[in-house]
Amino acid sequence: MTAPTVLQAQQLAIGHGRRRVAQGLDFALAPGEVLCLLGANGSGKTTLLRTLLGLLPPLAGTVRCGGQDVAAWQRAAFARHVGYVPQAHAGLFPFTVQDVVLMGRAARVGRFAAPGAADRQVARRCLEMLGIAHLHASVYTAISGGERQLALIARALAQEPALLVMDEPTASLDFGNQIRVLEHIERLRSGGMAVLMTTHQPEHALRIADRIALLGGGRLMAIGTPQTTATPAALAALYGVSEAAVAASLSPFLNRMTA
Ligand SMILES: Nc1ncnc2c1ncn2[C@@H]1O[C@H](COP(=O)(O)OP(=O)(O)OP(=O)(O)O)[C@@H](O)[C@H]1O
Repeated sequence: MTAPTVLQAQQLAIGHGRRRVAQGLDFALAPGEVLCLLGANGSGKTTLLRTLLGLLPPLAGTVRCGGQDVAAWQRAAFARHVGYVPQAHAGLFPFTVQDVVLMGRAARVGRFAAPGAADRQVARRCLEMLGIAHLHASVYTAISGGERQLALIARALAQEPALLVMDEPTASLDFGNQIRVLEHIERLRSGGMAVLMTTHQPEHALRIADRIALLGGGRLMAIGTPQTTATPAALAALYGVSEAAVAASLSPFLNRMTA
């Protein structure tokens, strides 16, 4: 019997229009697994996430989610199944933080139904989990970038998805909130949620990932356990710096892995 997969990419090519950013991407994600995607600026991490979410068409190959091609999903059903935390943006409309989080319930309550007391309770609980309940009545466009990031994570959690896709979830967070978000991802994994996240901080991947994928040179350079993929040599090649520089920056984390 093969292991169940939440998400599977096969011979996937990604890009914009006719411009290919990466190709030959093959990987799968199991329930309760955290996969961290590392890659230099412009290597295609966001393009890959958006393709996996059906927001960009694959240039070749397939993406299957819950056993079904992503393009074949009804968008409302997909939104119940998959939560997406994009990079925090400024936001255009002056919704309250609570309303932004309640939007995560929209796929569950139906297009024309108003969220009920139970939905408000879920939204409130998600705000509390992220430590921003005190911001519930604040206007989303008038809070800090880090607070917006936490609100977007709370919104995705309110969806109660099977798969959470996060684009640099700890960017713009202070040290304490970075730790809180990483701990939260670990709790979600214990609850059986699959998490696919990008990060520019390899030490975060070393801390929480079950597997790490390295995207560079238009392909997956490696995918596997942190011990086998995030080696100083591989990270040096990925980011175009010396192995000694990587070892100097990451040695406490690399030592912890081998301890
Ligand atoms: N809307 C777009 N139209 C055309 N090309 C794009 C578009 N968005 C991104 N690109 C290009 O695709 C490539 C990959 O970009 P992408 O944003 O996926 O990289 P990334 O790894 O997420 O980068 P970063 O770490 O800087 O966020 C880059 O060369 C970028 O210029």
